[in-house]
Amino acid sequence: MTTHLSSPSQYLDLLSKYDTWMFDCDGVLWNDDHLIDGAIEVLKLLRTHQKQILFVTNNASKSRKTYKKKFDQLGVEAHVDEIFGSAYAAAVYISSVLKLPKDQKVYVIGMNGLEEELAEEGVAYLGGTDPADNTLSFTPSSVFSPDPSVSAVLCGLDLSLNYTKLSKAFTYLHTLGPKCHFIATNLDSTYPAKGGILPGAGAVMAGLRVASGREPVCVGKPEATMLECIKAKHDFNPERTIMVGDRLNTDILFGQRGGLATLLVLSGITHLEEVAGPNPSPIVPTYYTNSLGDLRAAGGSQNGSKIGNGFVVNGNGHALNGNGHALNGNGHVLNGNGHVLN
Ligand SMILES: O=C(O)[C@H](O)[C@H](O)COP(=O)(O)O
Ligand SMILES: [Mg+2]
Repeated sequence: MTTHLSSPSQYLDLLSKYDTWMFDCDGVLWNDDHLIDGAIEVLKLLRTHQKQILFVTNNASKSRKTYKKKFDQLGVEAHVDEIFGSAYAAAVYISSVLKLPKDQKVYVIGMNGLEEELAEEGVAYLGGTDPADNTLSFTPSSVFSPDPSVSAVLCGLDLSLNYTKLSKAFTYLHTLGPKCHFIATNLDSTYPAKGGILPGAGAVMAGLRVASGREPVCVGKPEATMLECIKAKHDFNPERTIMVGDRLNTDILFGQRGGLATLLVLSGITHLEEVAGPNPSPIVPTYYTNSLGDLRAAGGSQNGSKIGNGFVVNGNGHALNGNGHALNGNGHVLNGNGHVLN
């Protein structure tokens, strides 16, 4: 059973219940470079209340350092050690779990972010953004000599996916068989762009899965590798932690598997019918609300600003009722001195 959050007292209650807040990024904080309305205010509110904030994204196009630049450009306070991406999780998995020997290499389908995180972990790689592989001139007669030091294929979101990369990755998986590790940063079928959705990393991977007949090990949400990466760097109490996400089969499942509470926002991938329609998804979030900006009702908005569900907040951060009276966390009307009247 999920709870639809809509009243200021519910948002205040949420604020008091959780000390650690994990945020998915695409569809929760932003869509591409467009910030979700109210996201900055809500993150500020949480920091004002000394909440621990972590960002947990499956988008492997950027490294943690590059994400930090994006946060800065968008005016959102964030610190590199708060950011966990699936590119980072993949690099840690290859270096610390697989313990790939230093003389072996990874063939990459992916972008700069993936390469940067591999380099940071001391993992050697081929492919990726190498201009030699970013060509559309591949023909079946081209002779491809596999590099004998490759023993893993890593695939993530790649906006320059082409037949050359697909063929090379396939050749390693096919010719080496189980001797070649097959790793996916994440398997999201789509991601939210401004004004719609686009094919995600799972779609990029689909050709490779079909051709090789193999299933990759996924390190991103909802899998445990990502949570292990976070646990290795931060202490948190799962009972007082909430995962905020826009996708049920990654973010919400990730939170549930980790024993966390979950808050689904409807500003990205998931539609209302999937949680509240006649045939809802079997993955049920603890709570859902329209957008992260709704949490401004818990008290962080500027005087007179409107929140997603139509409430207006005064200068003290109290939500106002229809008559303009301030309400406390339990929905009781307050007088000018902050005393409960009813
Ligand atoms: O395909 C992808 O890589 C994902 O759909 C997407 O970028 C996920 O990012 P998140 O919502 O986890 O921030
Ligand atoms: Mg998302």
